[in-house]
Amino acid sequence: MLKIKDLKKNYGDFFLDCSLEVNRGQITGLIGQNGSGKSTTFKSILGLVYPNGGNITVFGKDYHYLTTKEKENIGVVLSDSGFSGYLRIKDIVPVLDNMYRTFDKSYFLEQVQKFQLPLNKQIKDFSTGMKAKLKVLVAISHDAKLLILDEPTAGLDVVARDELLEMLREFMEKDENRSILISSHISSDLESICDDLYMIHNGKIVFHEDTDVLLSDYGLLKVDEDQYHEIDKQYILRVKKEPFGYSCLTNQKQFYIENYPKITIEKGTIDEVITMMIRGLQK
Ligand SMILES: Nc1ncnc2c1ncn2[C@@H]1O[C@H](COP(=O)(O)OP(=O)(O)OP(=O)(O)O)[C@@H](O)[C@H]1O
Repeated sequence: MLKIKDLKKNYGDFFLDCSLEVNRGQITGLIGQNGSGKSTTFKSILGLVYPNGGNITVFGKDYHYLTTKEKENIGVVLSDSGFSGYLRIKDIVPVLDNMYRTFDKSYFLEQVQKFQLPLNKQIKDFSTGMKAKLKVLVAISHDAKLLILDEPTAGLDVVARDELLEMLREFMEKDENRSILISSHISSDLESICDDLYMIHNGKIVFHEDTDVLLSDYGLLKVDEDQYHEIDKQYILRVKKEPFGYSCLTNQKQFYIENYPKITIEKGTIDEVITMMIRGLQK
């Protein structure tokens, strides 16, 4: 569906070097802190940023060679884009109708009603949540095959985030060939909907794993000095010094549960795993 190979982009002392793939029928998440390179990656996919190197294919082609019809198959939410604040939803309906041959006006209006978005209010007077919902609604209302969503949940409260993620789940359920690339710095958002997760840090992909594997096989060993020296370290990915001894990240939790029953092994949240991948030392 989408393949990024060795994408390079330099901005002063920032160097992006990113490879990732989004497979058909899957939701892929890109997690990264502010300034890690998420938006630069998304804009490069859409031809809005000119890369210094690498290769990006969408539906098997370079974005610039996609036909208008193929481009209509992509639904986009970018953090710094949106409709003019002076427009109202009732003004943008005919625009969308003209822009996309596949625009599903009745679905769009149904969802507008469901999310209680005002038809007659200028978008500049919408709350952050209302603006975010509208952006996602536009992206999912023209039968896109691929959604590219840069931080669609930014600035939303928990309820609004859940509603938005529910919209995406429904979008995926309707057609098994659809895919989504979604970024966030809130890992719990992505954990609940993504099939696989990439972590970007300082422009580099530092981690990629299936969400199921991450949740089932990764763990944090909490060991004292003696236990640390005793354990087999072949499945330890990262180590961090702690007041009690060491935290050790493993991707083979079961191995340590079976062989070292006395050691405390915590499941580890995705945030903890990511923090260890970034800040922990390689053993
Ligand atoms: N047009 C630009 N000119 C110069 N530097 C840029 C430009 N766009 C991005 N950068 C720099 O590239 C780096 C990555 O920015 P990017 O917007 O891709 O990060 P991000 O992960 O999307 O962050 P955020 O979550 O804050 O939006 C930052 O250091 C940023 O200052």
